[in-house]
Amino acid sequence: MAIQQGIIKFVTTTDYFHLFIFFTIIYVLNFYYKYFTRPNPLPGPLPLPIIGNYHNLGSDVRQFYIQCQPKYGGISEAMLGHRYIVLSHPNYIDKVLDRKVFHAKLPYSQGLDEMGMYGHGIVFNDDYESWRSNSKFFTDAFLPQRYMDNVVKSTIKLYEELSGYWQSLGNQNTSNYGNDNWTYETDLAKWFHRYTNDIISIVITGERTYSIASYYNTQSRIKSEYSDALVEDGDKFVKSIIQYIECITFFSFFGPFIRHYIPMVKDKNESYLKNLDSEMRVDMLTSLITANTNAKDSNDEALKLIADEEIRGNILDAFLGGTDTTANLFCFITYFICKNPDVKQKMLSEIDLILPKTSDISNNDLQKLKYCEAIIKEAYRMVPVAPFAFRTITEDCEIAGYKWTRGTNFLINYLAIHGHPEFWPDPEVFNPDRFYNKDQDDKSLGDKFAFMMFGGGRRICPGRKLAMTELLLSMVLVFKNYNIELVDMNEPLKILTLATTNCQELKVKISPRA
Ligand code: HEM
Repeated sequence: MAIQQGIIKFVTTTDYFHLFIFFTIIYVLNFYYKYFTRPNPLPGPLPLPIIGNYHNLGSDVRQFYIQCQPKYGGISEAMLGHRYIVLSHPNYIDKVLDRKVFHAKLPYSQGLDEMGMYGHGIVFNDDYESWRSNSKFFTDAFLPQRYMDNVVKSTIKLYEELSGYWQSLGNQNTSNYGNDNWTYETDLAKWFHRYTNDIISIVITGERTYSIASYYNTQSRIKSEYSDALVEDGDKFVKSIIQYIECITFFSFFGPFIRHYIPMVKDKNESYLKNLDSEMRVDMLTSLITANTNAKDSNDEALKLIADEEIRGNILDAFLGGTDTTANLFCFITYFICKNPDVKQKMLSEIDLILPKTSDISNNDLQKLKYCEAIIKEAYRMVPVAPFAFRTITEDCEIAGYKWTRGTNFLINYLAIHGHPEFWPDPEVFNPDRFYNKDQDDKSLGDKFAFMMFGGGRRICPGRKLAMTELLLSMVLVFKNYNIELVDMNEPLKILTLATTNCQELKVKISPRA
């Protein structure tokens, strides 16, 4: 003890500084030694110690990934907490999306564990047995045909409510008072996030979040017919879901060292944790779970076997997977329709032909709207709401001519794949005809992996049928009844790409269609 204290006495501040420099040099040399001797070196930006390639993502993550293909080719790499092999060519993704193999989504993430998301539900659950039992919850709820008829009925009811709010707000605008030809200027993204949230809630729990009504109350002098107690939390809940997604990106990609010690990141980390403890944990999710658990108590054996923690994980996954994606895509569809009057005309003609009246719409009718479907796909190709997917392979594989050992991390770069000029002539042009009356095997559609709206393999989106039904039905109801125009035709889309691509605002003018 005395010897140790003696040594500490003799060590000066300069010595500590030299020691710090010494260990930093060792760390940097070791970092670059490992980097330059890595297996299968690929092109990609040079990583920096500690921060890897995060600085290359800059403020525009979307541009970074779009540029990966022209700059580095179909297979490249980036250091984002871990080494990721970036696949930007359709021919390289079949093995990572192989239906026969259950690949993990991400390497273990302490951040997601801190958030309480790792290993629960299905999105961040890489334990096969637990994922399989939880994914049954989704396949049972969202895939059978009979549920789709229920989705159609619920969506029509919610649309009618939404439409009533628009009319009320249009009429409250003094210049339109009492006039049927009202015009209402609003942010469509706000309405659609609330609308899809209410739909998901009613489909999975049978209960409503009343988030459309809640948003209406924030915009209107007249209040909705629902009691304050019912609508109070709806808008807050949608905001918290949007923030949750931001939070997931942050916690899954920044390692504990960066989150806890790098000044700017540390502040963000603390503010997210504070929000997770307060506003994000609104009682809404808990009451939906309670209602859902009680409803299933009596006779659903499969659900009885799922622990409450897993039910919470599944319901949260459904909200996270189904609120933002569908709402954002509807905004992108609206944007492209407004920018392309010929497409709008062709769409309206199809809707008027197949569904002359909007009463008694069935899911079968919706499936006949092939041009509307082509618009959805083309809008998604232009702006993929899920811009990339991740896989950590659970067995050795050969991909793009290289041998990879299990545990290697891959990033499927849909942003580059959906705009790959080899597969998509004039990729920057919005042209729904690319998808119109073409079946999946049509050669002109390029490789089957060149367009992946709902991902693929075992972890394909379980909400795909629900999403397509919601989108087709919303297109019919909104565009058949309303003229929607962009407030500023020259303004580019306001988007932010994190884990998903979010429509931050879409200012439109809404007026009844004569
Ligand atoms: C237009 C709407 C939608 C799009 C574009 C979309 C897209 C996707 C994609 C690409 C994946 C695969 C991600 C991967 O490979 O890792 C996925 C997974 C998932 N989606 Fe969707 N989705 C949509 C709507 C929905 C809806 C409505 C739900 C509601 C239940 C949902 C729930 C999920 C879940 C839970 C997963 C995780 C599956 C797993 O990891 O096993 N999605 N989605």
